[in-house]
Amino acid sequence: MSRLAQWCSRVFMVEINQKTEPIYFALSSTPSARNKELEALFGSGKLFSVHALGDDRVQSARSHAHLKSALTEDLPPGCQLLDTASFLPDVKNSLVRGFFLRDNSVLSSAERVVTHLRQKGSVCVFTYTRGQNGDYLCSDEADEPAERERRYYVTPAPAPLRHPSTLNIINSDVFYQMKDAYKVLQECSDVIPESKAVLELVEAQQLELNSIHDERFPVIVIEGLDATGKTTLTCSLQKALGAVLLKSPPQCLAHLRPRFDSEPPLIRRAFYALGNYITAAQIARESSHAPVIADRYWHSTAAYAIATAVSGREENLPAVGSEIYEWPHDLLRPSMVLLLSVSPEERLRRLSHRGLDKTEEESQLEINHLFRRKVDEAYKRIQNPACIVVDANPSPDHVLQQVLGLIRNKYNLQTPGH
Ligand SMILES: Nc1ncnc2c1ncn2[C@@H]1O[C@H](COP(=O)(O)OP(=O)(O)O)[C@@H](O)[C@H]1O
Ligand SMILES: Nc1ccn([C@H]2C[C@H](O)[C@@H](COP(=O)(O)OP(=O)(O)O)O2)c(=O)n1
Repeated sequence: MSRLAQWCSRVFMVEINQKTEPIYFALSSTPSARNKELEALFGSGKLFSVHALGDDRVQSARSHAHLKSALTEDLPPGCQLLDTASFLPDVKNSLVRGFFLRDNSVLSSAERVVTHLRQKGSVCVFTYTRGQNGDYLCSDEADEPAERERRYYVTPAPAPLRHPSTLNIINSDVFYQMKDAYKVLQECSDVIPESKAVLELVEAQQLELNSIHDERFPVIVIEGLDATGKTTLTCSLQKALGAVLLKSPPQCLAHLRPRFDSEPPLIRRAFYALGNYITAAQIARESSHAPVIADRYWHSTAAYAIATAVSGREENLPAVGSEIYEWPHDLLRPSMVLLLSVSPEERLRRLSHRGLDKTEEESQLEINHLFRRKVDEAYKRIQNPACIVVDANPSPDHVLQQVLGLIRNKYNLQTPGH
């Protein structure tokens, strides 16, 4: 079967604008009626779809990221790059990400870029043209000569029940047991030698964890978007409660973080997932003699990962109660998770006052209201334990008193010196 024929079983999703509904279509051997949405997608110029190919999941994820930067850099004026995904409707793990390249340039410049990519190999390119009857036809110019003659029609497809970008989250973006995240870093240890250091740290903590008894003091996690006041509050809580302050990712991974932040989601999220297991071992150790305050933990890992993976609007997130929001069964559960919530205006005011360098993701947060809404909503949907939302707009002392009230209510903890 030709490569193109294989893609005929799949549905394509293209998002022209993340705020609007995506366009869904399939490839078929029979023509279809004219369709306004498809006309809007195809326009009058030439169109190409490009997918990276890879032998395994690490290579595929990295090839996709490289393809994106190559296309973004080489794209001539008049051309437009659109994110696309092909999938089998409602079938888990069937999503393949790629791009559409719309060429409305006078010189058909995208063709040169695409030809160059084809020559380099490791990409799958299809060409879309307008037929005489106004149909859109798809062909694979790199296929066997006999197959090259074969054309498929582009036909509209219905929207699936589950948004396609939720299909691959489990074990690609969010990991529900340590061994799954561990395996990802094992698989990339040849291309990212730093992975070995992470795996060794996890191993060392796990060995130690076996000799630690059940926790006795409360473990309180403080969550929230950047600049919601986590650092300020966790330091105050540490003093007020005589607590031990921990972070996820833990300090021992801080020097490796920039390396993994530059990798595609599969690898980056596996790194953060493992960071939580190292922090968990530290929590288990410290909570035997004092209350523990943790600045970020699994809620952050899952909420950012889900919000990045799910494209478009908040409505595309997996529904409340989905297995995606479940806590990993092998990760130490905190006693309480508090989510600091501030208005978008107050958060921006704090960010601008701080004037520090922001991570790329945080800069994106600033301009990407949609993304921030998704992170916030994903935080709130995570279960067992769910988070308690705290209004963090008031002054630092007011927020501290509010949180101390919540903690004391539950645990009857004394403030040192009281
Ligand atoms: N309750 C608050 N009211 C006003 N400003 C605050 C408050 N809490 C923190 N800030 C200020 O906002 C900025 C971000 O706070 P920070 O604690 O570093 O947030 P995070 O750790 O969540 O990124 C800092 O400049 C801090 O001084
Ligand atoms: N436990 C954690 C902590 C952070 N992350 C990820 C989620 C986001 O991509 C970034 C946010 O971290 P960032 O450095 O911006 O946060 P702080 O400013 O340190 O509060 O890290 C995670 O996945 N798991």
